[in-house]
Amino acid sequence: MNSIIPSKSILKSLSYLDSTPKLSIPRKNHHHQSNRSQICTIKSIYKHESRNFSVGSNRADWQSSCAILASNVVSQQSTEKTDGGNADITSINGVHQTLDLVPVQQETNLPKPLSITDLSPAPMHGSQLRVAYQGVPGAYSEAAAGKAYPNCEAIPCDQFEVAFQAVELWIADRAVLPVENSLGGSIHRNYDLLLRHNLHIVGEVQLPVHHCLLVLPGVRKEYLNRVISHPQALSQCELTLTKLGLSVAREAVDDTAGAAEFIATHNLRDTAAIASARAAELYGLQILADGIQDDSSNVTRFVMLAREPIIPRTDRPFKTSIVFAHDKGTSVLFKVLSAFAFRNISLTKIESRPYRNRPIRVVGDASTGTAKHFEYMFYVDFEASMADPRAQNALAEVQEFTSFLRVLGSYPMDMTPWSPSNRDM
Ligand SMILES: O=C(O)C(=O)Cc1ccccc1
Repeated sequence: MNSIIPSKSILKSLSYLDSTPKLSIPRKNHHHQSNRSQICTIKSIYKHESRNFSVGSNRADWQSSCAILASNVVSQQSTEKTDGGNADITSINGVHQTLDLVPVQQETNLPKPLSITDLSPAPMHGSQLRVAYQGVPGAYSEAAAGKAYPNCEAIPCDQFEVAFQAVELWIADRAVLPVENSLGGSIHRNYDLLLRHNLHIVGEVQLPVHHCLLVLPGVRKEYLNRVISHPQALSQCELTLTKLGLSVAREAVDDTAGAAEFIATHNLRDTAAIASARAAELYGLQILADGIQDDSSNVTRFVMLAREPIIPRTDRPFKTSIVFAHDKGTSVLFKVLSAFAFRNISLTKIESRPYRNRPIRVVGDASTGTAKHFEYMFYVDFEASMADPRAQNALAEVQEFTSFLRVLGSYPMDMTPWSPSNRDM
């Protein structure tokens, strides 16, 4: 095996292992407890009693080790205006159609999504884990939060950017982020968000997604002249919609459950939403067609994000996610991939993302920063824990070939067996 001596920074990253209490995410529960009491509004968050969030110095060590491991890059900045990482309200059938989601408040006790103005630093909270997600109750991200953390308080946010900031400002403990789908592939904008923020991936869940076509009670297929949903949901159901004779306009909105809520709030009898059965229940809609995804094995992968990384372990399967870029050299990608191949480390994902116009601040040994433009960012997930010397050696080698390297997280793999008949949502 072509192994190299771990660098100082990697040795430092090992030092926390013996001295730090083991942290891990709670065991996953297949039966998502999706009752409303799990969800709290921002008001109720503020009511919680305070809690002492002390962070051990050894954990801080691990964090700084990760930073050192991430080559000489300590931070990255984007000069372009951040757009919140939200899905665009785009055209689906070639026609640009912006759906104006007027925030009409329903007579309901469902929590209102957080918005950017709600984000002032919060007092400490009670013991329940608070998980921020983008969307409104009934969204698949809420279900993913419930699967990862069965007794959590799921906190709806109106944008992904808000979910990230909720964690950064201690309003929430975790954020949940969909990153890829078995039909639609990677959700690129969310990968960009991972890079713009400094949160750590601490877990993943794979959620079988079961889409329903929802309408107001009494509405028939013939009345419909548009279908609205999250762009991923629209593309996952495209063939089935056509087979159902629904060659009507498609319009993209921020989240599936938000589409259902919009129909209910505006009493739209000519519009259907693609969303979960739970969204139908919450917003008083009727399920016109069930299981309308084009492929029955439709699974979305979500990652859980936290302010601190978890302690990687080797007693169960772990995955590690990294992002890197290079500005010189030949065959860099080949060399990086061989660092894993030589050590028999399987890759579960490799993704390139154009990054030409977005400088990253690269800081040298003297902490002097220079803004660098990279053509591409490469995202790689591999099946090994950062506590595994093979992964440490592989990354030390990757560091040699790259000018930017960041460990996004090392976390337990979601090993949940699932089948098309599993109906989580
Ligand atoms: O809009 C939602 O409900 C989400 O959580 C995003 C999403 C959309 C479609 C499939 C999986 C996740």
